Amino acid sequence: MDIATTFINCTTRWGGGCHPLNPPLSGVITLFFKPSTIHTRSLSSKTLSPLSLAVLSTFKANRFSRFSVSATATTTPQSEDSDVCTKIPPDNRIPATIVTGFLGSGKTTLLNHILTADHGKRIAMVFVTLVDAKHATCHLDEVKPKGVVNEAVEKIAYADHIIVNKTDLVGEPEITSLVKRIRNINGMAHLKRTEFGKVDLEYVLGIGGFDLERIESSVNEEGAKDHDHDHDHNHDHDHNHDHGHDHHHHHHHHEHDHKHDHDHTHDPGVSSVSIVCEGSLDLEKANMWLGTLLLDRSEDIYRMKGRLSVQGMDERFVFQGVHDIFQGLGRN
Ligand SMILES: Nc1nc2c(ncn2[C@@H]2O[C@H](COP(=O)(O)OP(=O)(O)OP(=O)(O)O)[C@@H](O)[C@H]2O)c(=O)[nH]1
Repeated sequence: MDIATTFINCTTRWGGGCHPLNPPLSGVITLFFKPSTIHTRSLSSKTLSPLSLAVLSTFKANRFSRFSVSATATTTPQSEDSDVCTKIPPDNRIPATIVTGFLGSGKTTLLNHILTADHGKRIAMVFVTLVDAKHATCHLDEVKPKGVVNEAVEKIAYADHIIVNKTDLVGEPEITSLVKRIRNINGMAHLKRTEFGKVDLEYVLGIGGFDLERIESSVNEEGAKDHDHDHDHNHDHDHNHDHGHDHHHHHHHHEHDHKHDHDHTHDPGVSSVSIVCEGSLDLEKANMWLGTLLLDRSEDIYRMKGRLSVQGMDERFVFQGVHDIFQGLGRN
């Protein structure tokens, strides 16, 4: 089907109504793309990591910000007659699971599954790494400049639990090859394949900690394979690694018994553009522009989300996409 036609006519609903688009805005589009390949009228743009979507995606931030938090504080029960000396202090630690993943890999879909499933748990913070079975390989293949980390590789390397999602969109040979690739980066993580994030909840909730040394060496090995880039290792210093991009949610600071420094920069080839216009759009022109953009450049567009006011339409048109996969609908 012609994308230019599907743009306005598409009636697909977001899965489970999971994309609350409020507060109402009109004519807002956010794209994450390789800036060198798209020439567009951008009212504001800044360089971001492809994992930083939540910063700009105000559309869903109200309900599913990048880190969804609630608590399952576990308090150890104590008998009434326990002696003071034998009392075990209450364990007030809050179990936390972290869900990460590339743009559009299915984090929200997974969270929806967790939040709507009947598991009897009071959900804690939810976090795990999702891999988009259809698009991950091209992101893993991207060769970065020296010293620039490949975000997709890094996310896989850091994961304890990996969910290869969207397996419905590719064949078994592609999945097998992707899993092999993932295993080369991180042979220790648990791995499951899913469609629409439908994974056993025990798999994503209540997971233990991770092994930072393993992660660091996987990231470094994968980077060295591609373009012989080194990180300086100095095992007598604090381990700080600073990520050279200008937003706050992807920052690590770790300290260990033995420590090392390294600085690396996230991919400057990935940027975001927000287009905000007042008034209503001409349907035909909007169709043509977005349709042509997707036909020509979908490979470079990691993620797009938008809300449009179209002349003659009472409803607002909201849409989102991952590369060439595009969904939209009219909303009051
Ligand atoms: N075919 C298919 N589509 C999926 C699957 N999982 C998620 N999707 C779709 O992929 C799109 C992106 O899913 P989200 O859950 O919003 O992804 P996300 O990782 O939260 O995206 P960001 O907003 O970029 O962080 C949506 O249109 C989902 O319906 C899947 O297993 N198969």
